[in-house]
Amino acid sequence: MTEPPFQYHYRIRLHDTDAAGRLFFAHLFRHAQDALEAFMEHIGYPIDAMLRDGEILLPLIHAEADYRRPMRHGDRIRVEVRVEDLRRRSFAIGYRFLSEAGEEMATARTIHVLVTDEVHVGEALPEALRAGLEGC
Ligand SMILES: CC(C)(COP(=O)(O)OP(=O)(O)OC[C@H]1O[C@@H](n2cnc3c(N)ncnc32)[C@H](O)[C@@H]1OP(=O)(O)O)[C@@H](O)C(=O)NCCC(=O)NCCSC(=O)c1cc(O)c2ccccc2c1O
Repeated sequence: MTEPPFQYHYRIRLHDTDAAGRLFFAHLFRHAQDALEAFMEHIGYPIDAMLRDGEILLPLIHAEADYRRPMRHGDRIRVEVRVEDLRRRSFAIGYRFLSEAGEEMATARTIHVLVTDEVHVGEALPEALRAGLEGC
């Protein structure tokens, strides 16, 4: 049986919205990153520990989003986080942003690659990280 996706909840704040009262498009990525941080903690590979450790980083090399319904101040949003692709040294994360009623408001996708410093791509994702990602 397939495990249900990891879920992250947040509420649209006033400072998230534009002059038309809708979620400003760029802020979707801030919420996607917040969901990713919660997800990484959930799989036992928290980003803050990774940054402190300093051995590897997982910068974004690609980000995309589709905006299907306007999100407004006060809306409660549930984000489903899934690993959509897992390669030797990169992985893709998919995000579904859902309303309280379960309507799909937006989707996003980010691709992360393993680097060992500013410019060098790593050889292979650490086993503990791979194992965590494989389970999702
Ligand atoms: C990351 C780079 C140094 C890589 O440069 P390089 O030229 O060496 O890369 P390659 O061309 O060899 O590609 C490596 C690997 O990635 C695949 N790939 C590359 N581009 C794409 C793409 N657009 N889409 C899909 N896949 C792509 C390529 O096929 C290779 O995979 P293989 O499996 O085939 O080997 C260099 O690209 C770089 O420095 N880029 C800038 C990165 C950046 O500034 N990003 C934005 C800020 S980082 C950020 O926001 C961030 C977010 C997080 O969630 C983090 C989490 C944890 C730690 C850090 C985070 C973080 O910094």
